[in-house]
Amino acid sequence: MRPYTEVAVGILIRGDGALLLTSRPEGKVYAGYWEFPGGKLEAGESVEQALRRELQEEIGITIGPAQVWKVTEHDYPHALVRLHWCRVTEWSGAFEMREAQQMCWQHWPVTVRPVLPGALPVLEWLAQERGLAFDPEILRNK
Ligand SMILES: Nc1nc2c([nH]c(=O)n2[C@@H]2O[C@H](COP(=O)(O)OP(=O)(O)OP(=O)(O)O)[C@@H](O)[C@H]2O)c(=O)[nH]1
Repeated sequence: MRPYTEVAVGILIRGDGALLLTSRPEGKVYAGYWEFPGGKLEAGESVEQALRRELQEEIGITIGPAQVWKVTEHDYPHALVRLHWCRVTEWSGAFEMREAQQMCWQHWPVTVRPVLPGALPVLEWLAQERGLAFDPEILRNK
């Protein structure tokens, strides 16, 4: 069996309900695709620790408490990933894109695209919570 790559992902939700999406940097697989910020767990790290480290390293903020909300899996050609989704509503520090990514606060409907396929189920749940109609398919392509 292919081993799972464990990934911690942050759903940062601003007071006005906007969600933070970031673009994948050049040189990574799926470069230019929009995603929620996060990254792979290192040995011995909890999901919360990995998320705190990744968000510090990649976007320059320090997050408050983060608990896992959902866990999803996605089978990419490059990896079989298990995504641990954490909702984050408290953070400090100024956003600074340290990997030359772009960031974008998104209200509904989400307008950036393409979005990483592994992030689509979570967007669907978030839309459902708000009672919004949402077709993830339109976010798959440019
Ligand atoms: N950060 C993030 N990763 C996601 C999302 N959805 C999704 O399928 N993934 C997958 O999870 C994996 C995350 O790995 P990554 O390459 O971003 O992590 P990293 O920054 O630790 O990578 P590195 O080893 O290049 O430093 C990728 O395979 C990516 O395709 C998402 O919304 N956010």
